[in-house]
Amino acid sequence: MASAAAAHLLSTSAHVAEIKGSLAQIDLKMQLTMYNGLRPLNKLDMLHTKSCPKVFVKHRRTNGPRTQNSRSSCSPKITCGLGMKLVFVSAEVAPWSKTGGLGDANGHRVMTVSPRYDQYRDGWDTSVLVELRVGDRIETVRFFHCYKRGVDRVFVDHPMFLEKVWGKTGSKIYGPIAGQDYDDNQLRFSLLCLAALEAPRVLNLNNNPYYSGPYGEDVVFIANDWHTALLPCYLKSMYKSRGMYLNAKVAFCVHNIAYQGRFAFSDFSMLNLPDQFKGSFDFIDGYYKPVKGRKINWMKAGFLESDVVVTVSPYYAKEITSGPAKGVELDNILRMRGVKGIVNGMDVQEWNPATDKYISVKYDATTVMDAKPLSKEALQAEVGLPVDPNVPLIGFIGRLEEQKGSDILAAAIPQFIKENVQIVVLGTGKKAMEKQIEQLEILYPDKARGVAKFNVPLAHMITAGADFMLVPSRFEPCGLIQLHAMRYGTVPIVASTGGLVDTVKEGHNGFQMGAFSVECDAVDPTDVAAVATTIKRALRTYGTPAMTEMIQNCMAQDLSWKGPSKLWEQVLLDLEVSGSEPGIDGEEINPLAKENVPTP
Ligand SMILES: Nc1ncnc2c1ncn2[C@@H]1O[C@H](COP(=O)(O)OP(=O)(O)O[C@H]2O[C@H](CO)[C@@H](O)[C@H](O)[C@H]2O)[C@@H](O)[C@H]1O
Ligand SMILES: OC[C@H]1O[C@H](O[C@H]2[C@H](O)[C@@H](O)[C@@H](O[C@H]3[C@H](O)[C@@H](O)[C@@H](O)O[C@@H]3CO)O[C@@H]2CO)[C@H](O)[C@@H](O)[C@@H]1O
Repeated sequence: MASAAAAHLLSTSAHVAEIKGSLAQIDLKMQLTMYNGLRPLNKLDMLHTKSCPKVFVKHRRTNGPRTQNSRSSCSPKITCGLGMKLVFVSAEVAPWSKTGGLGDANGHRVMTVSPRYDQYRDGWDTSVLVELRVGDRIETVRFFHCYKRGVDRVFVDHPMFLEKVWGKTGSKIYGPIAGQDYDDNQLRFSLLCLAALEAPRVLNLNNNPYYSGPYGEDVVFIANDWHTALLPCYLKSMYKSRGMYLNAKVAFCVHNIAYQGRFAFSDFSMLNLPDQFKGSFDFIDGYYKPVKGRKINWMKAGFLESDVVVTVSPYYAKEITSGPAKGVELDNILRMRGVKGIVNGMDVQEWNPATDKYISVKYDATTVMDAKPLSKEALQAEVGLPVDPNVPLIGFIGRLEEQKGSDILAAAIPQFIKENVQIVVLGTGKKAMEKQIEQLEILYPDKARGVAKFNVPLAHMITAGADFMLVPSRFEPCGLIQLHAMRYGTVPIVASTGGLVDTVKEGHNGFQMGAFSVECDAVDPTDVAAVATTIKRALRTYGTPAMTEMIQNCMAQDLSWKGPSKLWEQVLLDLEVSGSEPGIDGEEINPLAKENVPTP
């Protein structure tokens, strides 16, 4: 996330692991000093006042290979001017893929910064601590790090992240339950932004033989969603105003305009920003949560204070500038500001039918027609449906919120379930919607299953075993489900919105159902009918040459980050941060990028 070629927002739960040795050093003596974990102080640091971050390092008792810094201090160091220095900041970051695409393919130096929600097995303690003023308190964060697939992954350690989430990244990042936020989310994400601004300056990362030392100040930050909207503000108010980061720029990437970070206007004072920023946050809101009327709107400030705004598909860019309904009342700001749409790539390593560890029959485009029925049987057996490879099977995977239209699907099922068809629904989210999908088995024992769990192996089995993947979203900024499905030769049936329009072409690689109402309080009967009729239309192609051709068309596409990362590269180069150069297309700038560098 970077999503976004970008620090793409997803759960990091796959990386949750047991406590590692790095925590054992907690009682060691703290010293306000510089050693190989940090570069020497320069004049600009002296400009730091007490409101600026303080940086220090915890020394260790042993000289063993406890940190990547200590290990890499003897490796060859060639500081390389090629490419840009990119820092993706987000509340969530998927395993490697998003920045991986940009970093691996184009030879830029790439870091992601995200919270440390669990004791990640592969995240090593850098021993670098920074003191940051958050609200009216001084908080100390500690940086953890690992280097994977050519990307420096930095994790910000603080109790506001770890002690709240404890690895439950599928459900507890933003609040104790879906739909309920933590009271201190503004402080949590303020802390993330402040820490992210320090990371390129203070972390001496030497895992890549082509780059050494801190990233420095000539960087481009890619801020993702409302959680990172304070970053461009702090960059200006705390750094540029003191002669630091003078060349640095910020690209703001919106993954979902439905979540904007709207809070009481009086909360502006806890953000520690000068009054001149108030106008950028000022927002009149008819909605009552948390209070009706004048509010601060983090995303609005992110749009206004960044150097460029990007979103995750061209069609979504059009939608969110079209009017208040799809632009969720920020359409006017975006029209004024401009927004570029670049469709997301997908993680083609994690989602590869030829190597997928969660499916027993591996396949590719040449073997899909033989493998599909076997994968379907395995899926049917797994969820307890009658095992019959000749029954067309429809899958659904997604968060159970109005956005994803699982309620529209539930209403449509009676209208098509009498066909020769089975359906498997996987998702977590709102409790009422979880109950709704769990009812499916009772209502249609031989036809439908609903699994209300966050279950990665089952997500892979559905993607491989289903014939069709249904994506009935009211809105969908990009959508990954349909990309994953197509890579597995599973034909998508999608609502005509956002990235689903850009990536699924009717009759070629899927089926379009038309645009649905974005009114989330009700299920529109027209949309229900569209789901049922399009599913029946899709079922009629099952087993025909037209279907075989669609499967082949799906699998023939390059859905990786390769194409999108070139588009991202151009947007970021246009910011003209000094020293930025294009990467070398097609060349392996970083040979280590292919393999994960083992942690010591
Ligand atoms: N119960 C479950 N068990 C296991 N895995 C599950 C799961 N529920 C979901 N997943 C997985 O989570 C991912 C969700 O992808 P989406 O495109 O639906 O993203 P989401 O809407 O959450 O994010 C937002 O950001 C992304 C990235 O920019 C945009 O594509 C999207 O439109 C926007 O709404 C998929 O990899 C899926 O397999
Ligand atoms: O990957 C899914 C989405 O994850 C993020 O959205 C989260 C959002 O940023 C949080 O603020 C929170 O949203 C809650 C909202 O604040 C609250 O008022 C209420 O409406 O419930 C919302 C849902 O709980 O959680 C969201 C995740 O569920 C990310 O910002 C999006 O881009 C992703 O689409």
